[in-house]
Amino acid sequence: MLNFVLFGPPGAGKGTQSQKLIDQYQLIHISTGDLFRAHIKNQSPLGQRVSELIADGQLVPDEITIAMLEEEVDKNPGAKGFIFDGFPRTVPQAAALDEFLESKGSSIAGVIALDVDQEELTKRIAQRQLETGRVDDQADKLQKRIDEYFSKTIHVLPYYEAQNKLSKVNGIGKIDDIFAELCAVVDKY
Ligand SMILES: Nc1ncnc2c1ncn2[C@@H]1O[C@H](COP(=O)(O)OP(=O)(O)O)[C@@H](O)[C@H]1O
Repeated sequence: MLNFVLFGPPGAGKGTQSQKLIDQYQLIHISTGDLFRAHIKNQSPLGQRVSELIADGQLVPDEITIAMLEEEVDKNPGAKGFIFDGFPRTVPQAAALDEFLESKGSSIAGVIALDVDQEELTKRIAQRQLETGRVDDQADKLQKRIDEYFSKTIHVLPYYEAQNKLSKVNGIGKIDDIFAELCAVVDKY
């Protein structure tokens, strides 16, 4: 399996680029944010447990997130590989993912971090809030998500850097130009 993590702060463009990558490389896209939103929409027991946390801009506890992610991977036994988007967001999640993939004789091939500065992120998310009305895109909730990113998620980068798996790509510019840069990284594997 060829597995990649697409990494970046809220609004970095992970969803947009994941979609293009799975079309190009026939990989399965797993976005923990999308999975949580589907659970909330369907009012599943998991959705009911996490909806307040998510609306408030906080991270969902690792235990819940990891179990959901593993279940999703197991639903795709014949997959050529996965693009993980929005996961791992903490170092324990990254360690759990390594262990889980190893138990399947697989691993993370590479981690691509989309680099976007805070000013641009805030602008993009304000626009997205207008278009989708996502409650966690409202200014105060967004600030909490950005704080969660810089207090917890950012530490995932040195975790993968130590494994020599990290590549950084500039996430500002035309969508297709960013995509071309991502492909150049993926093609090395
Ligand atoms: N790996 C994760 N660990 C904990 N919480 C998560 C994770 N992935 C998603 N969430 C929850 O879902 C919310 C939305 O996720 P996502 O759509 O990926 O956001 P973003 O647009 O900020 O990248 C997060 O703010 C968080 O509450």
